[in-house]
Amino acid sequence: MLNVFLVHVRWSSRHNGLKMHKNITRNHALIVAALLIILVVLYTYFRNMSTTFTFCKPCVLPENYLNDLEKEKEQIEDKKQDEHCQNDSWKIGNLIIGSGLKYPQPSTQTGRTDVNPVTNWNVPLVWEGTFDPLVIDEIYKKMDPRVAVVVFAVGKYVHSFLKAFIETGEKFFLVGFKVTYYIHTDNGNEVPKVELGNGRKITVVPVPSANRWQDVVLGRMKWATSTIDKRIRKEADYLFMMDVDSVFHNRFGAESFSRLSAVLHRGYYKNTPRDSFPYERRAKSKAYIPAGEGDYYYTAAVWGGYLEDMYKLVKYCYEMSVEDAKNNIEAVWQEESHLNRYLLYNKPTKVLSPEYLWSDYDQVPGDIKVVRISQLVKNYAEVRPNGGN
Ligand SMILES: CC(=O)N[C@H]1[C@@H](OP(=O)(O)OP(=O)(O)OC[C@H]2O[C@@H](n3ccc(=O)[nH]c3=O)[C@H](O)[C@@H]2O)O[C@H](CO)[C@H](O)[C@@H]1O
Ligand SMILES: [Mn+2]
Repeated sequence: MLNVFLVHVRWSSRHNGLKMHKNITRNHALIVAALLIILVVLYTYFRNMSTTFTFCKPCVLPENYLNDLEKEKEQIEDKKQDEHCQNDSWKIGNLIIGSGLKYPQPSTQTGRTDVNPVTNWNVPLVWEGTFDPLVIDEIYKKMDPRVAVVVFAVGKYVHSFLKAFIETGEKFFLVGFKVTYYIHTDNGNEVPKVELGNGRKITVVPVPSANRWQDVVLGRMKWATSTIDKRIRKEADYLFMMDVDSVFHNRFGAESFSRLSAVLHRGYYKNTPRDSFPYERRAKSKAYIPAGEGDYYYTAAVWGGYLEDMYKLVKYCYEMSVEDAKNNIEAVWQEESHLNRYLLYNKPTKVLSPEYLWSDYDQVPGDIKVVRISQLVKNYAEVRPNGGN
């Protein structure tokens, strides 16, 4: 290398017409070469240092040191959370559709104008006519989520409602999707044999009987929390909680999917001022909502979302009801009251119109173009262990 260097110096000196070679002794050249080698070694060493020890960044900006550390901690937490979600759950993600599907061109000018199809936090409020079933199905079937439906049929509700619920569900509920009905019952022997579509099944989960219907209704939160923990988490990506005293009449499809979807209660969706919603109004209860607050009144008879988001909410309703019990209070509409409080301060990512739960008790008004599920008329005294409505 030294020789090459000397040759180079001589060559360039000659080339420039200078007689430098006379002034450059062999010793000078040696010193220059040694210096060069030291420089190269130092350069390589420091370059390695700066890539390996990235946490040295705050040393450069000491005033941001703590902030950066906090941020780094947050990023690690976020990453953990993401990994957790990726491992456990299906997510809506990209809305991919194949080429070749024929459907009417969507319009920016026409659509439902008699109802509001969007909330004031800018998520969809779903009505018939605000989506194209063909398009929605095409998108979501590709994702192929595993859907869990948690229903309770305790006491007389097994015999009175279960068969029609499942039979009509098979005709109209997420047809073509993977669905498992987790039937929580105190009478597994009476669970009807119903012919199920491909990829659909029934899982019976035993629960104890109860003397008060209030205990069944609220108990749903406790038992559902436990079933999700024990098995549903491993078996499903998406979860619906549903009342069993109802029948499907029309398509209930993938347009209902979102991180957290809630249904407007048919009784209060149109002209009810928020202060007349049947929210829990006693400050002693965890479900308390003060006057002057509220968006909508949601039913607890149909709600759904990503498994982990639903788990959090079901567990919340359970824990809040336990807190209330400790304080000798039961929320006015049991878990529905806790659900409404949660959804006021943690807005749902989709709101479903009362098409998604109507009732045979009520006439169908003009703005409800399709009744997808309807709650049956029931003789409360007959079907409930302690009567009452
Ligand atoms: C349409 C609507 O807003 N429904 C709500 C309303 O229900 P409902 O008045 O419709 O109450 P419900 O009698 O249907 O009870 C709710 C559900 O609990 C189960 N069950 C109940 C009693 C029983 O003996 N066995 C049994 O299995 C069954 O799945 C039933 O569908 O008020 C309840 C709380 O008070 C819940 O918030 C319901 O979601
Ligand atoms: Mn009901």
